[in-house]
Amino acid sequence: MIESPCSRVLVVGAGTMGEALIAGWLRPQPPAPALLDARQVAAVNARPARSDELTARYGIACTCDVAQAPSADVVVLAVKPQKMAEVVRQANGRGPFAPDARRLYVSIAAGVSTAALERLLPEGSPVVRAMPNMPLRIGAGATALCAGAHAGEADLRCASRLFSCFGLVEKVSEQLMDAVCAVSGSGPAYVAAFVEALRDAGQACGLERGLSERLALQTVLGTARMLAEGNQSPAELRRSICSPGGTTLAALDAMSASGFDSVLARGVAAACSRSKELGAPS
Ligand SMILES: NC(=O)C1=CN([C@@H]2O[C@H](COP(=O)(O)OP(=O)(O)OC[C@H]3O[C@@H](n4cnc5c(N)ncnc54)[C@H](OP(=O)(O)O)[C@@H]3O)[C@@H](O)[C@H]2O)C=CC1
Ligand SMILES: O=C(O)[C@@H]1CCC=N1
Repeated sequence: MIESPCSRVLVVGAGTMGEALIAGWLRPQPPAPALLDARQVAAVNARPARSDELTARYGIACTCDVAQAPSADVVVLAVKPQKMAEVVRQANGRGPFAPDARRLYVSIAAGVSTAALERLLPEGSPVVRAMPNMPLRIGAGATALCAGAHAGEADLRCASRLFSCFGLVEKVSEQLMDAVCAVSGSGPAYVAAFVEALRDAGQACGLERGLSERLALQTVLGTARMLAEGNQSPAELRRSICSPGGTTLAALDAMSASGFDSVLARGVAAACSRSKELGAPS
């Protein structure tokens, strides 16, 4: 079990990501036990039906009334960025937002800065901003963390423990968080879109759709594993596949002429700008 002071965690907004976090903390990780047990985790949601669903699935306490939420040492803010201010203001200084105790606030919301959160939360609250990604659902996530003005090393360590069970954790300076969001936060969707496009391109060349998707998916999986587990850089691996005058060079030349790299760069830049917009004061 996680050591004090990260012993009771409340997730405010247990949607797709909030639930993925809860499921991961409660899942035993052989040979290690689960990080937390069900008595140490609670959630606040908007809809009673969602709260009932989470209680039935994980045995955790759930409520739609933030003032009734069990007390917690760590409050994970997992609502949409556009909802963050409204949710905290509506609580009106009650429950996890009462100025009666020191709590660590960990926000996973895209764009919302630690300074903006500090203005919403009880004065002097320690805040850690995190940007995880969807593959944390299978323990293959990537999370970046940065600390707010009142968060110390122990707070960062606590947040780091909460995300380490899901894969890679990197500490970065806050000015990089929008770029992190654009690369690894949104990145799983780009990779899924790449698999779809490779499948469709294979189909256009005559492959049956299901076969094309299986081949495309295994190609992404195998390549990612080789890069992660081996000692070749992406450029070295790419060069090792390109026979002079062969098929791969023909493909990469055609892709480059069509702006493959710049298309990706424009997409990542758009995500980075959107993250900054989401964090802009409303
Ligand atoms: N999806 C992703 O891959 C990633 C998302 N993020 C960030 O995670 C956050 C959540 O995203 P995601 O899980 O996809 O979104 P979801 O819409 O799935 O989850 C948002 C949750 O907020 C809850 N909520 C809404 N209003 C309130 C309220 N007043 N009080 C309490 N809870 C409320 C909703 O409850 P109900 O279900 O009852 O309506 C819902 O469960 C966002 O800030 C996003 O930027 C970060 C990294 C990756
Ligand atoms: O699309 C979004 O805004 C969120 C943040 C990163 C992934 N999903």
